[in-house]
Amino acid sequence: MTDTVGVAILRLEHGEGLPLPVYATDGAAGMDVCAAEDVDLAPGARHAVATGFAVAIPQGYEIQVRPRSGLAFKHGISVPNAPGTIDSDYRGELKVLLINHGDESFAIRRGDRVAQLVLAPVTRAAFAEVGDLDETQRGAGGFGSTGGHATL
Ligand SMILES: O=c1ccn([C@H]2C[C@H](O)[C@@H](COP(=O)(O)OP(=O)(O)OP(=O)(O)O)O2)c(=O)[nH]1
Ligand SMILES: [Mg+2]
Repeated sequence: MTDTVGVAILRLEHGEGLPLPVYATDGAAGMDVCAAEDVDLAPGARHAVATGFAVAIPQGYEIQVRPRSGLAFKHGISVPNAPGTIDSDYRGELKVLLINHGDESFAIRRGDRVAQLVLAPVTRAAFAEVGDLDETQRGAGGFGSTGGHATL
């Protein structure tokens, strides 16, 4: 049994009758979240899908909105801002941004599980401005500097 963290959830009027986000299996990291509206997402189109609820996440945590791999693999439906960030002080409706990367229109129907929510701890940074940074093996190398592509 893993620890759980209480998260207050408020059902909005248009969320009536919908299941709350739920872990599909005992070991699931994400809770599947349903659409509260019907949307036909044309190829290339984006939409902020209503979920019909709002949350109050305890301070020190966030909720990440992540794509479902099945929708991504089968239909090209993804979350353009993945992982979407739900701040602990946000009290508006939780929305799921979706984009259709496929080549066919995709029908989202109220009650469809369109994304998954992951509750995650947040460590806040306290920046300390300095004149120099310590030296490292990597230095300023990045963006493929260590190789990894087959160069035939
Ligand atoms: O997928 C998402 C992403 C964000 N939000 C809500 C909750 C989040 O706390 C707020 C702000 O999100 P974010 O910080 O990513 O957006 P921003 O463009 O920086 O807007 P803001 O200036 O309001 O912070 O919008 C969602 O409902 N779904
Ligand atoms: Mg922001």
